[in-house]
This record gives sequence, structure tokens and C-alpha cells, in this order.
Amino acid sequence: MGFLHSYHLPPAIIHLITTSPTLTILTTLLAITLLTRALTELQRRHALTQTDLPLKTPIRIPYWIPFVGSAISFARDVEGTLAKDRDSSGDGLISYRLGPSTYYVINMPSLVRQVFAQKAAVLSKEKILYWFMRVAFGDGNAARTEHAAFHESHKALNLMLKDDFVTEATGKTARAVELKSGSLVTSKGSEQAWEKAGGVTYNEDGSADANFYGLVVNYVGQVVIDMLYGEALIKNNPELQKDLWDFDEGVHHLVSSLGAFTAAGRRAKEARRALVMAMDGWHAAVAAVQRGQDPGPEYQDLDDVSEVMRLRVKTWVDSKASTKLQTTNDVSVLWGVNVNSNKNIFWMLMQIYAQRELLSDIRKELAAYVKTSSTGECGANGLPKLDIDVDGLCKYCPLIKASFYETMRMNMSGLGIRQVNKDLVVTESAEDAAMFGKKKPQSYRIPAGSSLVLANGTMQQDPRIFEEPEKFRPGRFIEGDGKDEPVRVVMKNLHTFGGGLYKCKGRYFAEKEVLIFAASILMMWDLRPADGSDVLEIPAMGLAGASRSPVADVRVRLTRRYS
Ligand code: HEM
Repeated sequence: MGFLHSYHLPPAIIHLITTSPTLTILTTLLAITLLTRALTELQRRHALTQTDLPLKTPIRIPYWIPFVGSAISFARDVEGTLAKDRDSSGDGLISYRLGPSTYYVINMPSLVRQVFAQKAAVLSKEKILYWFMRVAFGDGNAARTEHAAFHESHKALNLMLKDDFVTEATGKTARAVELKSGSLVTSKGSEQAWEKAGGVTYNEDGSADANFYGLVVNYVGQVVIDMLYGEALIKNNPELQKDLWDFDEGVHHLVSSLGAFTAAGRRAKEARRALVMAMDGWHAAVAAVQRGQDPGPEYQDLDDVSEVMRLRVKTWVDSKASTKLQTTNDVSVLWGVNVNSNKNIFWMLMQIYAQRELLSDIRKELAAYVKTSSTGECGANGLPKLDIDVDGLCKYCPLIKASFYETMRMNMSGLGIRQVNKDLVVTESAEDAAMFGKKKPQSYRIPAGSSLVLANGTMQQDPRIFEEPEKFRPGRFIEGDGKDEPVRVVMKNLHTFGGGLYKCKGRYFAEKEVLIFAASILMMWDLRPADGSDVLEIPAMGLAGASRSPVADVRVRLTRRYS
């Protein structure tokens, strides 16, 4: 303690410090906290004055604790924090300190477009993907260490963007839905797997009650998983979808490292283990067939596996990928294929059934393209069959398509994260600057080594970008009056499929898929609350992060429109 004496501190303070080290530590921490807050506030005020500079220092959101930065506010409420700080800055870009890194958050459409236009040498997602594969899918860093094999299999997914895949996948899905939509709910004794998952009970008048979220996501999952992986995958793993949705419920916990401490996290880990085993067995069987060997008794019939999934298996084998890499990646694709489409179909149906006028208008536009079989042919279980004209549905039914976009705008969140590999300057457009009430557009330099975040969910709820964002208004995506200008449905500033190099590879199929499922259910079924009340309440949404689940499922009564 000799050094303290040489600075001639008052004897009382020296006494306190030497007799109470705990108090000293606490006081020092308090001083550091106050100083950090004061310094970061000064930085913010300095940046706020730069309203006339063409190149502005991004506003750094002040924080209290060094090395922690704004992490606590983010853990509490990501979207609330982003929206509050965006509004107090008035800028299209703000920055945060989170742990050892600096994050630049984009809140303006013109800046988003510039991000999507960058090459991988400038902005990439590699490290984020490696991190996500490790924490969410437990790949033990396989994607990082076997990056060549990882990238080859990732490239094989490009096939999903090709016309051949979209036509095959859409056609198969439509044909399956034509037969199965009448069996969304059946009757006691002939329950389908999705009815069990949806807790369906049957009423004397022929209607049935169901947990609608569970029913819809499992029904869509069954059709699409069968279409991509072949029917044998679910047949041999009847719990596959239960595991998939258990994993989905807890994936937030895995990502936030709470996984080991919460029941949802532990359930998600257990489900992930089962999914890995299922994908291992399926892969081994498909690979055996490709080598000309017997796939074993469980997988005798693999003729219905889609081309894209066959190619993925071949790519894994050719690149000598480890089982860990193959299985964890195959689980991630299985999840990605289902998590967004299936949930959006649920939310979209809830919104449309809840608004009678919208429901009636949508049924009118669908009538020519989605109808009961003209030949009187029956579907599964002798129940009515539909004829779906996919081309007509996707081209000439603007209201249902716009309802899909509006559903994604309201339901999806998620942050698009990129690592910055080279310094980058982005510039606000004059239009966006005016929309944010700025005197003039400004540019920002984002330094290499930092991370860039697209605040999609926050932008989708920004009233300057989407007027009255809390209202479900599909019309906001429809352009043209059909007289002077043709009617077009345009996503405008909505980027729920991501963008640039990493844009969703399933997007062409997904758009058609969602319309096929939603249209067929809307035409085949009436829906109201199971308690007999008149108003269908939209359930509250769960945690942010890609597509959300409802906080609690909603019990509905389904009545067949055709028999
Ligand atoms: C409403 C439905 C869907 C939405 C909103 C959606 C959205 C997304 C988003 C936001 C990404 C990440 C993009 C980025 O990082 O910038 C993504 C990636 C991907 N999606 Fe989708 N998706 C949907 C359905 C599907 C379907 C049905 C499939 C497959 C059949 C699919 C296959 C993929 C694949 C393979 C990737 C990885 C792309 C890559 O890393 O290069 N998606 N999707």
C-alpha cells in the first residue's frame, strides 16, 4: 500500500481503503461505470452535432459497463432496444458495443440495399454461420474445420433456385395438397399424424376442434418433408416432427447459452440428438443406394427422394464429410425448410379467418383457381379433393399473395448479421433521409473487423417505412389499379427472404408453397373459435428470432365446406 501514501491521500480515505478492501473495489467499480457512461454519452453528443457533415461518425449508443456494453439491454429486449435507440438517434445507422465487438445496426431501406449489393470479400456470413452451427446444431466446429466440404454441400442447395426444382417441388406439393386438404381433420378412428399433434377432438355435428398451430405446422411439415426426403424418413422416425418443433421451441435457449439451465433448452438438445440420428440413418440409406448397395430393410423404397436431396447426399460422400458435419447440417436444412413457411401459413390463416371481409374477398379471387374436383374424384379417405391451378393462383390472386407478404412483415423478425471484411462506406438516399426528417443524406464508414446488423424486425414495424405497422393491411403491397396499370404485388422494402449472396434459396418454392397450403385450407374449411364465440383472437407472438411461434396455441373449430 506504500504507493497510496506517496500521493498524499487524506488519512481517512487511506484508513478506509486499507481496512475495507470490498468497499474499495465497489467504489472503484462504481467510478469506472460512471466514467464509462459519461465518456460514451460525450461521444454520442459529439456525433449528434454532425448534422451537416457528409461523412458522419455513427452514433454509439452509450453504455455503463466496459466490455459488456449494451449486451444487457439486448438480452432484455432486442427489438425494443433497437427501436428506442434508432428513434433517439434519428439516423439510418447506429452502433453498439457488445462484449469485445462493435456492431453497426442498419435501420434504413437504402442502406439495406447497399449491404445486399456487397461481395463476400467485403461482407460475409461465414463466421456467423460457423458460430450458429456450433451453438444451435452442436456441430462441434465441424463446419469450421471441414469448411471445404461444408461449402460444397451448401452450394448443392443452389439447385433449389433452378426452374426444374421449383416446378417439380411445386407440382408434387400441389398434387399432395389436392388429395390431403380435405383430411386436415378427419374423424375418430382415422386420425392422421398431424391431427394427433394438433390435439384434434371430433364433435357430433361433423366439426372438429384443434390446436391450430400444432395442426398446421405438422400438416405442412408432413407434406413437404415427404416431398423432399421421401416418405420413408417420417415413416421410420414417427417422432421426427415432434423433435423438430421441440428443437424449434428451445433453439433460442441454445443460442443464448441458457440451454443447459432451462427445460426448453434441455428438451431442444434431446430433440436435436434424435434428429441427428434420424438424418444419419436416412443419409446412410440414400448413400447405400447411390453406391449400388442394399439400403437395409427400413429404407427399401427411396424412389421418391427429391433430386436436390440426392445431390446433397452425393456431395457429402464425394467430399468425405464427417458424420458430425453431415448430420448437423442436414438437421439445419430440415429445420430451415419448415420453420418459416409452416409458421407463416399458420399466422396468415389466423389473420385472414379473423377478418371476414378479407376472407370473402380472398375466396372470390381464388374461386377460379382452387376448387373442388371437377370430375368428382375423391381425395384421401374418400373425402373431397381439390383441383389447384398453381399458375393461376400465383399470378392472378393478388390479395392472398399480398396477405403472405403482410404476414411475414408482421410475424418475422430476426437480425441479418454480416462480418465486415473490408472497410465499407454506405450512404443514405435523399428520399430516406427526408423520410427520417434529416436535413441531408449522410454517409458512414464501417470499419473492417466489426459486424453489421440488418434490423429487419424493427424496420418492418417502423411507421415511416410501413404506415400503421400494427395493422394487417395486405393492400400496402399491391400496386396498379388493374385499369391503367396492371395489378402487381411487390415486396418493396420487405426483405424477409434476406438478400444478396445469402438470400433464401427456397424462396421461389416457398412463395408458391405458402399460397398452395393457405388457399386450399381457406377454400376447404371454415374456422371459428372452439368456444363458440364470434371473434377469432390472434394469439400473442413468442420470442423474436426468424419466424415466431404463438405464446400459447389457439383452440379452433373447423367445419368442412364441401362434403
Ligand atoms: C416463408 C418462407 C421462408 C422464408 C421467409 C425464408 C427466409 C429465409 C432467410 C431469411 C434466410 C437467410 C437469408 C440470409 O441470411 O440473408 C433463408 C435461408 C435459406 N432458406 Fe429460406 N425461407 C423460407 C422458406 C424456405 C423453404 C421452403 C426452403 C426450402 C425448401 C428454404 C431454404 C433455405 C435455404 C437452403 C437457405 C440457406 C441459404 C444460404 O445460406 O445460402 N427456405 N431463408
